[in-house]
Amino acid sequence: MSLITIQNLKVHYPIRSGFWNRVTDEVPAVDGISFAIEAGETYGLVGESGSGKTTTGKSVVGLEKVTSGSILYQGQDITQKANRRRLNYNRDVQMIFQDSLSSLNPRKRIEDIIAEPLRNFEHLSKEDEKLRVLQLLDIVGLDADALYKYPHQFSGGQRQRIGVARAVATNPKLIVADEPVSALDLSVQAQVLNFMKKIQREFGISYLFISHDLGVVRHMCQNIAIMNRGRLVEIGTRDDIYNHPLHIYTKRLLAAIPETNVAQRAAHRASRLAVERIYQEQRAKYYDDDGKAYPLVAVSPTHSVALPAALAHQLAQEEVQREAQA
Ligand SMILES: Nc1ncnc2c1ncn2[C@@H]1O[C@H](COP(=O)(O)OP(=O)(O)OP(=O)(O)O)[C@@H](O)[C@H]1O
Repeated sequence: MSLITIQNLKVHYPIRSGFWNRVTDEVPAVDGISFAIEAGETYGLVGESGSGKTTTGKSVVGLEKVTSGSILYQGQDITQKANRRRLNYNRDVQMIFQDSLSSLNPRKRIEDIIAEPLRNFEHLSKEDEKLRVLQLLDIVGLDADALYKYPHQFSGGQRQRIGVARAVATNPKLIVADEPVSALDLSVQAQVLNFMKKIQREFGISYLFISHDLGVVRHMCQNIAIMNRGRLVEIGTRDDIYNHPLHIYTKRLLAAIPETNVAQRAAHRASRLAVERIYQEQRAKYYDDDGKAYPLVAVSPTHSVALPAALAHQLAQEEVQREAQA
């Protein structure tokens, strides 16, 4: 059984207008997505701004009201509050956010911030709680004098470590990491990502790793879902997505990864322009008449793409031939 199974999840936000503030329309932020996260893995959820990633992450944590569909944990649907309570779900699933400054209470000392989930779920004695907080600070590589400081007294990278210490305090099974390094400098990004991997090995946790950047996700994730306007357009292993992308949206995201090797820059620019040309000329082929992604079609046991079945299989076949010729 997968750790988490998301089935046909929809989250539609109401739009209200007029004098009576009536619901006149809705934003289909998440519009029928399905995927599963296995124990111990890092699952990537990638898409441009506004594609519905954060809404998905918040739904998984139980912070967002779900319109329809289910999120199964230990075979129970945790979109139901009673199931969340019975399974201790709020202890087992934690979240870390992009903006560590606003997600950590500025008026609380680090000791109290990290101890908060312990106070909610573990009910330790004062001494044991302090020992545990010190242990957590040590795990995330911060000195004991951090206990009495406030969030603004740390750098962005250090604050992200504090967010991770708080998230792992209750030994969770899953951490939803929403753009955890997007606000950090490149050098600090690498430190935090490596440190998240270390924590994962030590605690055996899974991550739902949310990012707009396929460059970052490559270093972290074994399986990846690509999200576009509330729907999934492609799901696959790292190899499927990076070496054999089929949907034009995935190809555009890949082409947007900056090329760091100067010698490769001209070739990279040419391939980015080629992808953009295909997108402009053939866009209609990849989306339905309403401009939405098609349902996913499996082209291999690990790889699915949101295209009409015949086109999906044709593109997958062309990809096999291209690889054979390469
Ligand atoms: N509370 C809300 N009420 C109404 N619409 C919302 C609300 N929250 C998000 N949305 C809309 O839902 C869509 C998806 O938003 P979401 O934040 O999930 O996207 P995202 O992919 O995480 O984007 P970003 O990377 O910019 O955070 C967007 O169109 C957004 O404007």
